[in-house]
Amino acid sequence: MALIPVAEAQARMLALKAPLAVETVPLLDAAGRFAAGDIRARRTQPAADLSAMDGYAIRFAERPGPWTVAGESAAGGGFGRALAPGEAARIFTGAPVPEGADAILVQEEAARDGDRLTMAGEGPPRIGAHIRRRGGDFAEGGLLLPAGAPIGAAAIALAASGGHGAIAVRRRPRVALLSTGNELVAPGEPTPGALLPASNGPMLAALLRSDACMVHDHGIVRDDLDAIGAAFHAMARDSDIIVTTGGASVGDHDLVLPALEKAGARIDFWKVRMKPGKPVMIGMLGDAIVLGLPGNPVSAFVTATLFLKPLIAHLLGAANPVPEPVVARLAAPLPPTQGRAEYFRGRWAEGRVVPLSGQDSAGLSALVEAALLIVRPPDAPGLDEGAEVPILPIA
Ligand SMILES: Nc1nc2c(c(=O)[nH]1)N[C@H]1C(S)=C(S)[C@@H](COP(=O)(O)OP(=O)(O)OC[C@H]3O[C@@H](n4cnc5c(N)ncnc54)[C@H](O)[C@@H]3O)O[C@H]1N2
Ligand code: MOO
Repeated sequence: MALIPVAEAQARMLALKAPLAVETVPLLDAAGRFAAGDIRARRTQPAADLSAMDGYAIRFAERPGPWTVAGESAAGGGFGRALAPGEAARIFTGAPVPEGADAILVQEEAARDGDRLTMAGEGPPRIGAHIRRRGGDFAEGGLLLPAGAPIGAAAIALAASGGHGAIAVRRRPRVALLSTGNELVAPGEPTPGALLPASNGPMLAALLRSDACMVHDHGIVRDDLDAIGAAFHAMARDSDIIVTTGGASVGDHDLVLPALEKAGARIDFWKVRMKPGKPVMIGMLGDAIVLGLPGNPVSAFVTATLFLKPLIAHLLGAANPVPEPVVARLAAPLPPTQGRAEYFRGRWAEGRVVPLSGQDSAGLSALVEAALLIVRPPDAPGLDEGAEVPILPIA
């Protein structure tokens, strides 16, 4: 199979499966998911003209007073009638402005003696000062969040304010993780000889902590065709996404591809024009999408960032599941790239980006320093310090 470009690989992966079923959930359960349909306002906000400050509702033309304080308007209540000429209403932040009033005199600029009120400062600068107009945030029936919009903290507040106690989202994808390799032991276990702890499973599970998905780590399986096949059958029963790490390359013990084929999977592509992460493999096993990630920990991290996280967002119905790079300036030169797009791990230094000195796809001590990926196309020339580069922040 020929190496395919990253953007094409991402598009082909996302085309394999439509977003998951819609469910209506309480607001907080929607956090981290995406609106399944347009969310419209069921009410107008503010519902009335409201005071933005504690003070007095007055007629602007009557400055500097004196006024007679004729009553009060508190949040959740109201003045009860229109303001007559020469009258002021004591008012508090969030309280309805009485009809007839057109400005708020803040209490720091007011002098009050019994019911008698005068200005003791500049006063309101214009008609409408310190008044939040009815519908100034949104009006009933207006679009609050379009289908596919991310439901973050502000979106939850907006939906709540718009009268929604529950919203329609897609169900959370179920993600199964499997580490392959005879050399692997569970983290914390002894590592005699050339054995090593399987770090990819916990790394990927941690990487998905901020994604609205359910992760089941199926642990480690040996480089054995039947053992990997049995694990695939078990995972396919109750997963939307199956993620393997290791065994993706061409060695005699790289058995993920043959195991998948034996299990009846349809492989869509294998090998992407990227570094690290070239041997990434995508296919379908029954209804589940299979992502075969390389075993090298940095390659697994980068391919999970570029494929697994966007796939989860897509199944959740995200309008834009693939993160768009942003532009930053280099604080150090970058070498040219060869035939693959390169994702250099980098960090911030005084507002600019620096590639880390360690770029080995197995080097976790360097990866832990990384805050971003510097994205370089295939066959690109070297870049000088100060050049602009696209970057992707990483989790
Ligand atoms: N002849 C070729 N050899 C390799 C090629 C190639 O094109 N031709 N590609 C290289 C590239 S690029 C990568 S990336 C790796 C990917 O290899 P695999 O996906 O088959 O991974 P393994 O060989 O199983 O493991 C690689 C490396 O990672 C360690 N590993 C594996 N699983 C874990 C885990 N869960 N936690 C921590 N570390 C893990 C494993 O011990 C190996 O050291 O292939 C190149 N070879
Ligand atoms: O492409 Mo592999 O992922 O360099 O190490």
